[in-house]
Amino acid sequence: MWWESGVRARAEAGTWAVFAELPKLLAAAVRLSWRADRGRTLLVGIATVGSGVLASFGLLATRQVLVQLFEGGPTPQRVTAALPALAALAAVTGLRAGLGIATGYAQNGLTPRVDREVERSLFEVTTAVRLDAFDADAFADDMERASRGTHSAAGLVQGAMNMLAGLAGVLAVTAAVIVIHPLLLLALLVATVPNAWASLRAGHHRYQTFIAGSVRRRRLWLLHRLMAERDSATELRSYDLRRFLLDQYDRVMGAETDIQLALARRVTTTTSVGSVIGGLATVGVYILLGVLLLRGQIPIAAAATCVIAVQTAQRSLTTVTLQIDNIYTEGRHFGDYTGFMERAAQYLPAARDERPAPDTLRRIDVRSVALAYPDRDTPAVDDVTLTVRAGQTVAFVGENGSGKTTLASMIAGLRTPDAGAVEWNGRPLTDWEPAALHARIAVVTQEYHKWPFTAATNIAIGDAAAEPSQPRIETAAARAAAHDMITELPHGYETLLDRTFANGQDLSGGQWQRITAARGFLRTADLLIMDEPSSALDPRAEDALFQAIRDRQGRLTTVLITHRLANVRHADRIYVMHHGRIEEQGTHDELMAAGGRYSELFRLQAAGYLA
Ligand SMILES: Nc1ncnc2c1ncn2[C@@H]1O[C@H](COP(=O)(O)OP(=O)(O)OP(=O)(O)O)[C@@H](O)[C@H]1O
Repeated sequence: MWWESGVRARAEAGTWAVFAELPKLLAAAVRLSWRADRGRTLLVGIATVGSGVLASFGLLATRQVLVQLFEGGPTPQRVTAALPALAALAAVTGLRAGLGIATGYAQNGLTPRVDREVERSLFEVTTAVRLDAFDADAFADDMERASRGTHSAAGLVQGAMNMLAGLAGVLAVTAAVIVIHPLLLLALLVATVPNAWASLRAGHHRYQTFIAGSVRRRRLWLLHRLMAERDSATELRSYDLRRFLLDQYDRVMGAETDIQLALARRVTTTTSVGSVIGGLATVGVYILLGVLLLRGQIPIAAAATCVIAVQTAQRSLTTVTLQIDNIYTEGRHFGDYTGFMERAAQYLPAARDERPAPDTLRRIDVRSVALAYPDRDTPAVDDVTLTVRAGQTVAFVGENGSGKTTLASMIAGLRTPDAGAVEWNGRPLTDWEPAALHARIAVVTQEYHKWPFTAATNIAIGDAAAEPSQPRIETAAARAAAHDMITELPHGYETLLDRTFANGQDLSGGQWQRITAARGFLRTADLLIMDEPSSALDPRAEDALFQAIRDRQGRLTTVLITHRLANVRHADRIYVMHHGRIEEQGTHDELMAAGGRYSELFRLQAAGYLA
């Protein structure tokens, strides 16, 4: 599954590939953090470097303390001599602890800021891309992956910072060891590398096992849902599926447990091998130190400091290796996000703010427009030309798939034609300022969305910029035959229309459709486009809705799409579409007299009632 792509990439990548990618990922993390909060990023950077430098000083101070303690002479005298170095060590330790607190404070503040920065940028793009982006191959998938990627941003930044802190620790110890005795550097490497290698290998095993169990985990997840969700609860009981599902769970979970145990054995073996090699290497280092001591090549204090250095370096390296896997997987997901942001840019409308706002609608001219959806051989709309004058009600009718919705969406400015143009008062729609243009057009779509807000807000979003008053909302609801239905809800207009929240309610299909129509009526839009607004309405609600549409006639412009042909009799002009083209046009009487497709469809529908 795509949401496992980061883990899959890690499972398939060799160690060198992971290392090769790290600098790029670290740079991305630092850039991201910088964009989210410069102050905190600087603080973490300074604290990390400072902590590393202090770690070096700490080791040197430790050596100094040991030098004084191992000197000849009475103990009180030696302790007194060691006091300045001890004080320095205490100061360094205190300062490092302070820097640790500062880093923690800065990192905690960074995480939500990075989350917000990344998510906000994503939503800026997803809400602005043109509608045709959603027709493009894999765009929706791409967007979902990007959304997963936003959650990885904070993880990437945290991981990068922790890793840099670990690296600073390793470098600090290395620097101190070189100052004490260059040969000890070799000892340090020998004692730390085997464990680091084992830790990376164990991580690799874990990722491989995780990926191999992808299908099994999906099945488990499905079983969880089937056994514990409301949707399946009724059939589970009526067919007595309890034992059947529990057996399936036992089987899948049994396999999962075996695999986890096998993984535990593999990981233990790898880490044990690493520990044994690391342990032997450490013994070797101690022998080397002993030989150097016996030959008088290093003082005893330096040897003891080296022992401490080895332990410190091992701890820091463990942090580094743990973070490498983390950064790599999170970085992969974050790559989905950055990739999407680059690809989505081609769908963003051009920023041409100098465009004028359109004036009150006088006429709409559709000039030879055509539009083909991606991967479709035939155009959905093909060479359509028509004119709608202000105050007219025009209807698009025709069989399923004939291109009515596509044509209406081009008139609404939601889709751009591949050829031809739609003009508002003689100028192409693209010449007008988009927000001002959309403010003059209201669209009631066939595939309306059930917004998870209150009934009042569901209508109010028809004119969100104006924050409509309650009386305006109720007037719009009344025109769509929704007012009485809403007042009967448990909390009236304040009823939350989402079952997933406490006290939330759901509505029937027809009730939702009334609310959607009310949203369209809320604004006195110059142009109202209604696409199948009555498909789920009962006869009384349908009659009220079409009465409200007729009320606009002569004053405001309406484009109506419907299969209920009785409702288009009053339209000033009816366009009959077939295979993307206008096949007939005229008033109801003209089309009936012509005896073409419209009259055939009308008679067919009327026959059902007459019979
Ligand atoms: N997003 C899309 N991607 C690909 N093809 C599409 C898309 N939307 C519509 N189509 C195709 O374009 C053609 C016209 O569709 P459109 O929705 O405009 O028809 P319609 O006349 O409104 O149909 P209906 O009466 O069923 O609502 C159809 O062949 C349809 O399959």
